[in-house]
Amino acid sequence: MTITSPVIKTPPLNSESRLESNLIVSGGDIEIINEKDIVNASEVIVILDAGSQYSKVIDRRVRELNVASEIHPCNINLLELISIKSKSGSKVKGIIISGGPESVYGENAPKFDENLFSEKLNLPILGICYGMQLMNFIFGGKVESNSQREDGVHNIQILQTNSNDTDNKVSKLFKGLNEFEQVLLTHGDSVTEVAKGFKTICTSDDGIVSGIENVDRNLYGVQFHPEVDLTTNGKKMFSNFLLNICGCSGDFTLNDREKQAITYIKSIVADKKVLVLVSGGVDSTVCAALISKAVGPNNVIALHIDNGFMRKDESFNVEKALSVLGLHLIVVDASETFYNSTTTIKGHLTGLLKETTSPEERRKIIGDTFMRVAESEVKKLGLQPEDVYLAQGTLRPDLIESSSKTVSGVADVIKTHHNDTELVRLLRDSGRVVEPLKDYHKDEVRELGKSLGLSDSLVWRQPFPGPGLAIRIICADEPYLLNYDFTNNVVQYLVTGETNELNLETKEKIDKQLLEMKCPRQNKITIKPVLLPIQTVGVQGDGRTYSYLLGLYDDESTSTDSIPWSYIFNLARTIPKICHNINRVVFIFSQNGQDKNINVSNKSPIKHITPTRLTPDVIKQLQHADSIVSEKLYKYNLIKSLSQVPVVSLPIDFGVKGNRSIAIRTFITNDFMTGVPAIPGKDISFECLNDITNNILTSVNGISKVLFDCTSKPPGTTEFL
Ligand SMILES: Nc1ncnc2c1ncn2[C@@H]1O[C@H](COP(=O)(O)OP(=O)(O)OP(=O)(O)O)[C@@H](O)[C@H]1O
Ligand SMILES: O=c1[nH]c(=O)c2[nH+]cn([C@@H]3O[C@H](COP(=O)(O)O)[C@@H](O)[C@H]3O)c2[nH]1
Ligand SMILES: NC(=O)CC[C@H](N)C(=O)O
Ligand SMILES: [Mg+2]
Repeated sequence: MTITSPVIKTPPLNSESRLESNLIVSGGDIEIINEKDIVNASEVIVILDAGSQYSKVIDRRVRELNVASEIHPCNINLLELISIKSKSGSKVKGIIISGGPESVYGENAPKFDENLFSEKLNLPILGICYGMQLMNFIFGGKVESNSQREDGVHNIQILQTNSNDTDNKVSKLFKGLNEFEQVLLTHGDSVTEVAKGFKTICTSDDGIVSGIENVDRNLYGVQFHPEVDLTTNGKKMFSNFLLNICGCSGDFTLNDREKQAITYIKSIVADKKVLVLVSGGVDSTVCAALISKAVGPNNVIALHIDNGFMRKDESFNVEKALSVLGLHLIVVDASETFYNSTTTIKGHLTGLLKETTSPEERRKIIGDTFMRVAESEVKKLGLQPEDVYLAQGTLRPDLIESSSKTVSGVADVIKTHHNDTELVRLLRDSGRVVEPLKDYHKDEVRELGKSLGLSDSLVWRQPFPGPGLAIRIICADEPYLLNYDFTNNVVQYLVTGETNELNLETKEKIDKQLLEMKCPRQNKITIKPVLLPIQTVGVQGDGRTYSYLLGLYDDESTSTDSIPWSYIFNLARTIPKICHNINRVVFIFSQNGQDKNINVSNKSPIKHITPTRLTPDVIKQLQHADSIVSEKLYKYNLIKSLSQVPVVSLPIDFGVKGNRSIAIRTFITNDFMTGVPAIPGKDISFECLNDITNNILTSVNGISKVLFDCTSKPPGTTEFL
């Protein structure tokens, strides 16, 4: 919580420029992150990876504009790289520095090559987020960790330049854009003093510098992320940078994806057998179809593992879905194996899965167990493990969020995806894992699925994570109460303007921030906050957060359509920016149904939970709630428009001993790297919401409340864990 004590971590400024900074190294290795990223094209853009969740998205955007790009570590020796490229007939036309989880003044800030900003190199550079902070810092400007974060969708205002030339009224980077543009910001550090030679080209709606340029040196920086979908005109900004600033011609074309994938599979597998892990989801079905096309169906064994955390009837539906591919499918029920499994993490044996509360530990146990079950099935077939390749439908976000070294050397682990645990990595290193979709995002895989002739109903299935309901049950033995009272008081004051517990200075600071963030307190509205004593996972400033869940409720309003949704979404955007230990905000429904006697306000503050582990009763309870939501999504025709709808079990009883609650996250996204919550009345009808809530409360035993997630990504992730 930085509301009372903003930490200014900037070291003293003792020179005009920090070109002598200890961030700079001379001659890093030419270490190629991913061989497939080496491209033969006449022009190339180099992306320096400072550990962003979105480096691979930058690469995708550049390629979509028909310009080739390569991702390299920040410390790559640039002159050597340029010389190698030029010998192969390729000219480096510009550099993009990505975002990253570190701070420019932090001990672990990634080092970069001494020539990056030198006149010797003299290339146009675009710094994104961390990249812009680095540029500003190195040229002597100030970067500070403010009390205010910006996480989520914001508006920036593009500033006019002094130029008399009507064509150059705004920065070249923003040519053809509107004065106000919607962008994604996710940062805790900010530029507080622009470096000499640079000027501000745009500011955020919170009044923070969100873009700088030094036209003479061809250096541009943006605090926001033009590469993600949530930045509406990001593509235009890239096009301005690549074509107008770097002078690229845009004549690079990608090979046909299907052909590329088949060539890749054949080159690895040759004439060996492939065991494809199929979940029935889009990715594994497309993966299985590609592998079958590449090596022939007779060489493919499809294995579906019921890990005990599937949706109701999921495994049955998978068999049906897979039958269209004409593959030999084996289905194993490994529920007991999974419940009782353990694994070793950094040399330590974990507890049994069914007794483990830590989400990361659970994820790691599950991923490793998938591999063990697969190996044992291979042996049962009388085959030698070393003669069989394992294929998985791993996508880019899985590897990025797990911080796989195949995509970045320095990204933070947001969450370990089950298909990228230690054991999976060992197998991958031994060359036995085939992942033809590892460079793609979900929307690209859907395109591929369509072109492979898969049915619409399969291509548009809602994604379901491999660890299944195991990562949708928040397990804990005790409530999480770190700094609970202070945080609860801050949110009480922030939302209602009432509390005697805070000093005047803190209150004034909150009032000021609310005004700056255009979220003035609405005194006539009866919305109240309650801090829930559990943690969920988020991604902020390219780093993992595991922080408080905040509930908002309105005990006086009983119908969904009379709830002031736009104010609630505004609060959901604003609160995590002020209270940095809250990364997710939910609305607590208060229906006329079964929960009418459970008044949230009587129970506030909530400092207890129902102790929860992955036990059969909790799994069954969630399966039931999840099946109700699935049925309603079909009924109201929302399968395509809501990208994914995690239904989550929370150990919050709201005063009824032994009860739990159910959270529903109706999430809209293309590539799952960023996204927004569905808005009631717009993206999901009030009728549907009422139907879901009433049904859960009346037919699922032991549920106190239904909660609706109002958080975008960032700061919250799609899944709660
Ligand atoms: N129950 C399962 N049995 C076998 N393999 C699985 C299972 N669950 C996941 N996998 C493997 O892990 C990969 C990643 O899972 P993920 O959920 O991301 O993809 P998917 O299930 O294929 O597609 P979707 O994202 O649409 O659910 C799958 O492609 C598949 O190879
Ligand atoms: O197969 C999977 N194994 C996993 O361990 C895993 N974790 C998250 N997901 C899915 O990834 C997408 C992005 O999720 P997050 O925003 O929560 O990170 C969403 O579609 C999530 O459902 C997983 N899929
Ligand atoms: N996304 C980013 O690059 C964030 C940069 C830095 N870690 C911050 O929080 O400000
Ligand atoms: Mg899945």
